[in-house]
Amino acid sequence: MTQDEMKQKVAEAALAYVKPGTIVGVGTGSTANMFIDALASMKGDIIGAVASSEATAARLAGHGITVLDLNEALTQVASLSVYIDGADEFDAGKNLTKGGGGALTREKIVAAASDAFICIVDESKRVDCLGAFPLPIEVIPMARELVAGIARKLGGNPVLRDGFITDNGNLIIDVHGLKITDARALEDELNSVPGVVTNGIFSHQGADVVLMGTPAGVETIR
Ligand SMILES: O=C(CO)[C@H](O)[C@H](O)COP(=O)(O)O
Repeated sequence: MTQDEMKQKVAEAALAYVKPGTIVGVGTGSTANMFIDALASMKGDIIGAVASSEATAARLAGHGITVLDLNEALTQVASLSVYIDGADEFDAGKNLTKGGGGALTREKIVAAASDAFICIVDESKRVDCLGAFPLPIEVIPMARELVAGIARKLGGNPVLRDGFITDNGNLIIDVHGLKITDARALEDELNSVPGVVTNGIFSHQGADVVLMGTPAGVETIR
């Protein structure tokens, strides 16, 4: 089975977590895109969806799925029922690294507004230790060199994502070479630096369930 076929299987399996009559949070990336395409079959059953990026909003709208702004949604419901998104890596504690697509800040906000985070990945995303995938940090442009210097002190090699501007108008620094042994501590440490909007460690907003695609089928990790 190809990687795309495994992604397709988990995207379809995630539909089981979509409750009729609710608002669904939707992530960003190739696996999330497959979920959006599958969600189109349920568009009449849900109130609508909150998107974690402009690209996701456009894809949802393209299928005729109602797209709600998060603030608008939270005037209708106390929380979103579920957030469904991919990840760049996940570990045994269901901590994630995300942001390969640069949408980490909105992804973290929508995840925080949701009752449960269902993470949809193929088996290549499972790691013993987070950090092999460069860790994205969204930074306000003025703080670029400050944050890069701190990333170096932490043992990483910061690389500015060339020509990339986030949906929030900020920069992404990808930090290579980190060995993330304490995801929660590093998430907090990086987020305490002035000018950091957020970093791609999702420990506070880790997954509740990981649906992992394997050649043998979809494995549910709780
Ligand atoms: O965090 C993300 C985007 O910001 C994605 O979830 C992550 O990059 C995984 O993407 P894909 O499903 O294409 O492998």
